[in-house]
Amino acid sequence: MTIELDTPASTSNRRVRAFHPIPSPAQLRDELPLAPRLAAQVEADRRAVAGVIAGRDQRLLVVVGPCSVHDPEAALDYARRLKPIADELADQLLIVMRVYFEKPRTTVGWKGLINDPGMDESYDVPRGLRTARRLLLDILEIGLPVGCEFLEPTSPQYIADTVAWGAIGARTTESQVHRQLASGLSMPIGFKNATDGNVQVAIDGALSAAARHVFFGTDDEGSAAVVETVGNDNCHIILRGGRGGPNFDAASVSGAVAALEKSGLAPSVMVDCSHANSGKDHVRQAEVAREIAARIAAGETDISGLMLESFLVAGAQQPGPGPLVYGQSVTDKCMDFATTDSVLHDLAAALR
Ligand SMILES: O=C[C@H](O)[C@H](O)COP(=O)(O)O
Ligand SMILES: C=C(OP(=O)(O)O)C(=O)O
Repeated sequence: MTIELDTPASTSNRRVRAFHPIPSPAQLRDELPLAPRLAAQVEADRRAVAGVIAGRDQRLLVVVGPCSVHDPEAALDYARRLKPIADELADQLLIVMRVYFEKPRTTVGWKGLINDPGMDESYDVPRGLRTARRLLLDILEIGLPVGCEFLEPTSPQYIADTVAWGAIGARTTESQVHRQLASGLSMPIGFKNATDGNVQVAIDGALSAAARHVFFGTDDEGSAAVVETVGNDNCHIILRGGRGGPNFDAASVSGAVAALEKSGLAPSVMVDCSHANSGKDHVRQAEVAREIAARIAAGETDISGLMLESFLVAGAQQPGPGPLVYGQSVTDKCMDFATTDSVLHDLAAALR
C-alpha cells in the first residue's frame, strides 16, 4: 500500500511525497525463476568473460546492443538477429548483448525501463522490474549472454542472477556506493572513465571493488541490512572518452594499460566506441570501431573489449508514450543492424 506523507509537524521526510511498495527481490525471482539450465549458462558466460579480462582467452569481448531498452519486443527481435552472428564469430569475438534498463542522466530525463516503463512519468517500477526480468530470461533462452549497467544500489538484486557482465557508468564510477556494490556483484564489472576523461578514477573503482566492503543495503527479502562482501577481482576499465575528447587512440590505451599494471590490476581495457569517443555520433561510432579493427589487424594487443551502441534502426528519437519508430533508440544514437553486422565481421576478420 502506498504511504502518502502529509505530516507537517514532523521534521523528517519533508521533501518525500510518498513511499510506494515494490515486491522484494526474492518475490520477483520466485515469480520469474531462472531455470537451472540458464543459471549454468550464465555462470559459463561469466567465466568466459573473466577469461578474456584476465588474458587467458585471446578473443575480443564485444558488448553490443541498444543504448537503452524501451520496447522488449524490439530488444528480443534484436537478440534473435544477433545470436547467429555471435555463433558465427565465436572463435574471435565473445559477444554479450547490451541490455541496459537504467540510464544515468546528465541532469534529468527518462531514467530507463525499470524506473518508468510507460515513458509517461507514471513510474510503474514493479512493472518495470517484471518486464526487465522477463526480457533477460527470454534473451538467455535465445542463448546470448547479457550485460547491464547497474545504477541503483538495490535494483541489481532483482536481475543480477541473469547477467554475465556489468558496468558502472561514467557518472558513478567515483561513487563509493557503486564501488561497494561492484565488490559484491557476481559477474565481471567494467568501470568507465569519468565524464571529464579522468581514467584514474576507473582504476581506483576497480581497485576498490576488489576489496571486501561492509555497507548499508537490503537483503533478498527487501529488509534493511548490513551487507558484507568478499570483493570482485574480475573488474576492468572502459575508455569512453571525456570532455577533452576521445581516448581510444593507441597512446591513451597503452597509458591506461601501464597505469593498470602499476596498480597491480590485470591490463584489461575495453573501449566504448560511443559516447565521447564518437561525440555520440552513430556514424562516427562505426568508424571508431573500424579504426580499432585496423589497429588490431596491425598487431595491437592492448584492447581486450569493445562496446557498441546498436539497434535495429539508426539514430535516435525522443522517449515518450506516443507512436515511436520501431527498433530505434530513445536515448543515445545507435548504429543500425546492418552496420553492426558489418562492423562485427570486420572486428572478427581483424582478430583472425
Ligand atoms: O548513454 C546514455 C547517455 O549518454 C547518458 O545516459 C547521459 O545522457 P544525457 O546526457 O542525455 O542525460
Ligand atoms: C551512460 C552510458 O555511458 P557513460 O556512463 O559512459 O556515459 C552508457 O553506456 O549507457
